[in-house]
Amino acid sequence: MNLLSEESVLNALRQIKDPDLHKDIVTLGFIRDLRIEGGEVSFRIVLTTPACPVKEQMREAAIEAVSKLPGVERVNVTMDAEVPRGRGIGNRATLPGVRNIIAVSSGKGGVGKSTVAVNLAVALALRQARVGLLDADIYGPNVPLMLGAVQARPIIDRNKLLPIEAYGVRMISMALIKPGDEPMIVRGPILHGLVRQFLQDVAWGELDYLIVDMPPGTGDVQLSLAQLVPVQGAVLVTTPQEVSLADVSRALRMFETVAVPILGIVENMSYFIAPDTGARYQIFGEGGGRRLAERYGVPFLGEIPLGIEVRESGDRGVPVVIAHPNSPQAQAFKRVAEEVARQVSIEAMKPELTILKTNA
Ligand SMILES: Nc1ncnc2c1ncn2[C@@H]1O[C@H](COP(=O)(O)OP(=O)(O)OP(=O)(O)O)[C@@H](O)[C@H]1O
Repeated sequence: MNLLSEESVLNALRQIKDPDLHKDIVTLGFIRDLRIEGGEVSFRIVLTTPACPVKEQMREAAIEAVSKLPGVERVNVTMDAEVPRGRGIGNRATLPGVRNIIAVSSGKGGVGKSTVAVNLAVALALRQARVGLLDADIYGPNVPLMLGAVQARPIIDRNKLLPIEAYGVRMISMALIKPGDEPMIVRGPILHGLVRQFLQDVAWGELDYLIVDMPPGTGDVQLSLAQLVPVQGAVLVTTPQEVSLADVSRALRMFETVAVPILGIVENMSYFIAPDTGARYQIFGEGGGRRLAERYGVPFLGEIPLGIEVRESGDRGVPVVIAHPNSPQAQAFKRVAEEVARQVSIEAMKPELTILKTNA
């Protein structure tokens, strides 16, 4: 007699909890396509992020739990990911096909915000996520340069602008539409229209993440973005010596005012590793980003070391995660990408009740 039933397999799998979502993987709906054929049990585990750091542990735990059941001879587990759709906020129209919009922002200029946005986007695409990158830094759009796509010109198809594809990322930038060195001088209402067009008149297609490289500081573009679409969260980039706490706290407050959750703080240019000796130098001091995160009670997403490769790769149009995938900088960007994806899924899976509370 075969004692194996779907119910017993699911019960065994209920022992496994998602460490971030604090529920078991059956309740969370992660188990799909469960099949029992004789002593062979097969199923898929569908996680909420393609860059899940505990993926392997979860697979092993699942195999172990099910193998213990009487009658089980073989367990086949396929790991998969389905990024949850971020919640809509108020009456802001969602972009069809775009699951999560993530703003990459900074308190002040020059901290490496665009470098972080580009490497974050490419690192997520390397994990098979469908990623878009909107360069909304209208005054200094340098994303195309960093992606080696300055010469590209987007074409219009059925009234929509087709994004340029680079390193698996679909990208649009003001620099592609209005090339040249003259600065953009635009006032609030026109800016609002531009941001709206970048969102709605671009054929983004199906995206797990749309990363938006914001202009530095707090201004009209930030407000427009938050008013036009539900932004799943903001990533704030700082340097360790970002002395101006005021800038950072202004940025945090602004996102709070427009009901955009803070996914966390990334500290860029954290330390320098001498390529010849491997010695580590804390050029700008230590731990500033982490302290800021603690102070404001938001997640710390990681630190990116300074490295000549980062700047050179940026200038050459090949992001460091592609050009030097094993460098400490690339590894750090990949860890930050995992952490961002993790925070996005935590935000997206938060119970409705908390959402109502934040909106109240
Ligand atoms: N970790 C790093 N190591 C070395 N160079 C870096 C690092 N991060 C950024 N840079 C370099 O610093 C410069 C500024 O970076 P980036 O353009 O990304 O900053 P930003 O904050 O987006 O600037 P802006 O505010 O002007 O838009 C670039 O030349 C970039 O290559």
